[in-house]
Amino acid sequence: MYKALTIAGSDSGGGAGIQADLKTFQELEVFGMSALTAVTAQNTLGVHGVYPMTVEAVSQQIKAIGEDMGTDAIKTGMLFNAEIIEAVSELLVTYQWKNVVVDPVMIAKGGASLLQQDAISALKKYLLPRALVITPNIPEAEVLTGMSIRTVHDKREAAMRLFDLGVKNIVLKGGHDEDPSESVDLLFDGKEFYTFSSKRISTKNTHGTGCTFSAAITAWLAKGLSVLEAVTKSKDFIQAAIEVEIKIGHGHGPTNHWAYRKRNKVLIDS
Ligand SMILES: Nc1ncnc2c1ncn2[C@@H]1O[C@H](COP(=O)(O)OP(=O)(O)OP(=O)(O)O)[C@@H](O)[C@H]1O
Ligand SMILES: Cc1ncc(CO)c(N)n1
Repeated sequence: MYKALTIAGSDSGGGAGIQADLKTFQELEVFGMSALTAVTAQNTLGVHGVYPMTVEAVSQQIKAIGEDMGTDAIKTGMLFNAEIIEAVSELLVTYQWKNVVVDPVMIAKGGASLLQQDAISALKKYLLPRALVITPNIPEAEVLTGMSIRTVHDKREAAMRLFDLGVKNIVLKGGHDEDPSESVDLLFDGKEFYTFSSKRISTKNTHGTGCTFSAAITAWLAKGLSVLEAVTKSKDFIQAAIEVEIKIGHGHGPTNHWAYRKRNKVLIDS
């Protein structure tokens, strides 16, 4: 039995956040657990409200899991403020959790802020040095590195700067790239660069792509795969989830979390 914990915000619309993470864990036959950092009132059209949990509530949820069930891998998503980031970082040390995937969620697709501005430095100082993998999109990597990212050379430079902050593996996602034909993600492990390219799908239903992709990486790490293997499989998972479209809501709809399983019935067990 493999277990994974997500520490993230709730998306009432079910496409991103905790909901996307738990659905992805379930699809990959990993037992999913959660610690909520905030509740968002959200649908495919946007974020209508953000209601953060107290730092005590977040810590108590994580401790409840740490003291009883344990976990094989963890992912963090929306953390909202510096206090929560510091508490989560300390608990990662307390329980010596090593398979830590940090998705540095900052802004929802419609522009709503999911991380307070003054929490960026806490993220860099406390959480990133404890991450096995970080999965920023291009705007998030720009904020974390203070550089603008346009070219392949920029992407490599940004990944190296993030490595210097103590992150062991950087997955720089290409969803926000200008390239109309491909969506290219870059992995840097401190030595080598690996490129993961897929056909860019023309769709507006990309709500929660980042959450789903990093949750899949977390699930496969929980099952004992290497970072390279986990990222390779997760790229296929997210490609299927975007490609096999489901149409829900009037705006940016969710991805299809069961598409990969239906397509690859036998491939889930690594
Ligand atoms: N239109 C697309 N076609 C194919 N792959 C895509 C597309 N959009 C995003 N992806 C892939 O989805 C994954 C997530 O990338 P993206 O940059 O969109 O994350 P994100 O901005 O954090 O997502 P979100 O904020 O919606 O959760 C990456 O593997 C990326 O290559
Ligand atoms: C709760 C939550 N976490 C993450 C994202 C980013 O997609 C979102 N829109 N909502």
